[in-house]
Amino acid sequence: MKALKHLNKYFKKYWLKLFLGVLITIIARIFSLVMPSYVSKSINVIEKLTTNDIDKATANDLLLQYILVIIGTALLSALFTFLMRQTIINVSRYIEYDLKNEVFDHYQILSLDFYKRNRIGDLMNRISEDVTQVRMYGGPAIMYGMQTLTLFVCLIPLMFMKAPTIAFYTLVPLPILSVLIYQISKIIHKRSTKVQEYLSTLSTFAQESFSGVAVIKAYGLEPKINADVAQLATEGKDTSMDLAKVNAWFFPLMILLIGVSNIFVIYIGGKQYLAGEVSLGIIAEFILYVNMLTWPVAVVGWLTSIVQRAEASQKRINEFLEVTPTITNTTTTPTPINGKIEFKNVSFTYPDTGIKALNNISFVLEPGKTMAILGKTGSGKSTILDLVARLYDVDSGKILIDDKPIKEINLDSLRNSIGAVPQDAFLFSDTIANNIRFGKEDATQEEIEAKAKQAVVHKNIMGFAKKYDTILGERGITLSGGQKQRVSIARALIKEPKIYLFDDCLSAVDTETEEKILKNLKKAAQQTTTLIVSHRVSSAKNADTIIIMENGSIKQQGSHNELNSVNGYYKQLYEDQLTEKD
Ligand SMILES: Nc1ncnc2c1ncn2[C@@H]1O[C@H](COP(=O)(O)OP(=O)(O)OP(=O)(O)O)[C@@H](O)[C@H]1O
Repeated sequence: MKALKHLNKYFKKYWLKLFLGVLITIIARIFSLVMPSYVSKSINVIEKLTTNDIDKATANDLLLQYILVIIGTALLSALFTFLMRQTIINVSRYIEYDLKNEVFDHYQILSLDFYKRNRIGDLMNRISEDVTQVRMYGGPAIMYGMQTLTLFVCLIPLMFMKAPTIAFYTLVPLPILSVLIYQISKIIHKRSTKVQEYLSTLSTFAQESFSGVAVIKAYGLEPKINADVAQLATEGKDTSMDLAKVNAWFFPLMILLIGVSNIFVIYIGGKQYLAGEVSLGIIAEFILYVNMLTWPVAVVGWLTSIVQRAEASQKRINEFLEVTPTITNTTTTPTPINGKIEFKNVSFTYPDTGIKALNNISFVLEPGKTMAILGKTGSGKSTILDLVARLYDVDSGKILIDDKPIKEINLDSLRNSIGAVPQDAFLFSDTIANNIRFGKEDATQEEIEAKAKQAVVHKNIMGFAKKYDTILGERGITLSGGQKQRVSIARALIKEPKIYLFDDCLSAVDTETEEKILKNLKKAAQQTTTLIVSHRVSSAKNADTIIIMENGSIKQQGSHNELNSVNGYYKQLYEDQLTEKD
């Protein structure tokens, strides 16, 4: 129960609703207890009528009275049961809502390394499946727990008061039922976890097969994929059958034990009736009690397993909630950003892989200037951009923004001043306009179109039937690689930031379009410090400075003319790409 303590703050928040819910539960139970004794009374009246101890008219009056009481209390019990669900189950929904928001908000503040360490499926599972398990504790467990407790406290003394011997024999099988249900619930839990795991494997497999359908078709892999699915389906069928088998025991067992209790009532009650110790009505009353008690007793076993599951789930949720972001904001006061970037002997090793991506890097980039970063793949180019956005903190050396250590700069101010276009442009399943607007929430249609024109994607967009309202992604059309890159560029441009970080974002556009975009960028980015990572000299040659990266170090540094006048990587690349172009 240690992990579930986390929920206490929510119980405190909703204490009034919970208190009302508990009160209503007690009232609903008390009303439901009236019915059996009036059934008993009615049977006694009928018995007296048959033995002529009472006249017909009085019997009619009494029976009508009792029936009205039974109907009235049943209606009241139903009304309060409805209210009980409306309060307690609603509280559990509020708690579920709050907890999901808490987990999601926490996910948002966690640094990139957290997402590298954990699988997306796991993050999704904890916020959906695990929170659902915890909700069962916050709502149904409390509701059924209270219901059972009230029933036990009121009914068991009442039964012993009315007929102690029958009460004793009736109650004997019930704890056995509770233990059995607990054991079955445990097995059901284990097997349903297996089914859940299987379902998640199947959906991951299906998702990958659908996403990779082009590769599957190109390689003629359909028969293999079909065979894999068939095998997965067989495993799935077996696990589901295992679950169905144990599920099938649940109700027969309950019915068996109710039957045993009923036999006891009839046998012991019958004997006592013959001995004149109890009335016929008491036997009927006890049979009703047995039926009223069966579900709550079974619930005790079920509740135990719900609480165990909730505890396990909350523990998993807490594990993530306890993770602290590695990158934190050190100041709450906004820092104005001008755009000067300086790296002083910066070295950086990725903590998860231990790969040393940067080794003693130094450069200064004045505000409004452009620097191109070239070099072979894996040489550390993207890492430089990630460090400017402070997605990671450096191991040694210093990064200064406007001559101030990056750690002392307000993180929100820094990130708000950056317009980044990552290597693999990510667009949301939304309209093109909204994808661009992501860079500036209140952007007008005119602004969006102006930036799309600068990114040389406006014409493409106008070619779609719904133009800027075209939906992208799973629900809509798929853009080509180059179109995606240009929409992402428009998104960065609309932000009008102080620093642009372009990570190889023109790799999928032809050189002619590249040239147009670069020209537009030059105009748009006159006041903006720009870092362009590229594999093409054409993207780099107009930059104020170019650095050539090799194995995490700067191999060459200078302007196009400077680098082109000495033998080295840059000159070679320039000549190779010129020949390619020709
Ligand atoms: N998130 C990460 N976690 C661990 N290692 C990483 C991560 N990102 C990059 N690396 C490693 O760091 C090194 C530098 O990577 P980086 O992405 O900066 O290279 P790059 O020059 O941008 O390459 P490319 O031109 O292929 O994009 C590589 O060896 C890479 O494997």
